[in-house]
Amino acid sequence: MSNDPGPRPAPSAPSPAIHLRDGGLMLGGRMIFRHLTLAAAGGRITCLLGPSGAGKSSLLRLIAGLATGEGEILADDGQPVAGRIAWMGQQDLLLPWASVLDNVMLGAKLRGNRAGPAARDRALALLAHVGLADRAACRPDALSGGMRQRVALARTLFEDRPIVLMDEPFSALDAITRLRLQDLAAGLLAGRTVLMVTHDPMEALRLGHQVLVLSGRPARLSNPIQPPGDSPRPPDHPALLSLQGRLLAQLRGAVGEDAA
Ligand SMILES: Nc1ncnc2c1ncn2[C@@H]1O[C@H](COP(=O)(O)OP(=O)(O)OP(=O)(O)O)[C@@H](O)[C@H]1O
Repeated sequence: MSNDPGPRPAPSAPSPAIHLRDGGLMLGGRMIFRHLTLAAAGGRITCLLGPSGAGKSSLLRLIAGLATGEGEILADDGQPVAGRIAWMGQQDLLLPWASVLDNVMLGAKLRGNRAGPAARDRALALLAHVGLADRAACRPDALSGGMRQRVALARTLFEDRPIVLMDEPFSALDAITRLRLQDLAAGLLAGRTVLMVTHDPMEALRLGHQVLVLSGRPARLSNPIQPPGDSPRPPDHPALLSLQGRLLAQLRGAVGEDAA
């Protein structure tokens, strides 16, 4: 890791709260959810858990405008949400033939923008923040899974969007790499409105300012859990173990309900 990556990449625009009102989605002839309301606080991390198949990814895709359904997605600053969202998924989707640096700047290139010196400097600064400044010229296949996901995080931050939707971004990593990535992401995403899907209750409790569970058919959202303290919380934070027990019990009940 670089010793001095400089100041944190704060969002260049204020991060609004986002609200989904009366959300509904039908897939494969099944109503995944209907009349769903979700509020994600501005500049905060909201984590979404739930049994497999409950509709978490579909909900994220609806908010991103990648799925067609019902409902309104509103930002509390009155501006449209479209065009202000960055996406990070479980797969890093790095282009194997492009350098790490070019992968970070991919969004700009896809939009037809020339990557000038300012863009390159910004991408290099982000690579320094994720500890990969010395890998800028490498191809992705020379990197470990954790490094590749750090490049994906730098690429997400390069987009400099106030809203970041993350679909199980660290689930393919081993436990220790995942802990490190969680700490890194919480620091670098600070101030953005983040909605993160995860299967890991401890990840949700370490990172989330609020944690929601989606379950049932059609799916509903639980009342939020708001873990105490700042994100990222240490894994041995005294409150997290009892909250983890509560969440696991809630998820176990939810799996039974979904199987019913
Ligand atoms: N394009 C599609 N066409 C038909 N059905 C779909 C489609 N995409 C998802 N589904 C179904 O919708 C339901 C919700 O899927 P979704 O991937 O959103 O769940 P999830 O909670 O994210 O699950 P997981 O935790 O396993 O990723 C599942 O039953 C899935 O099979």
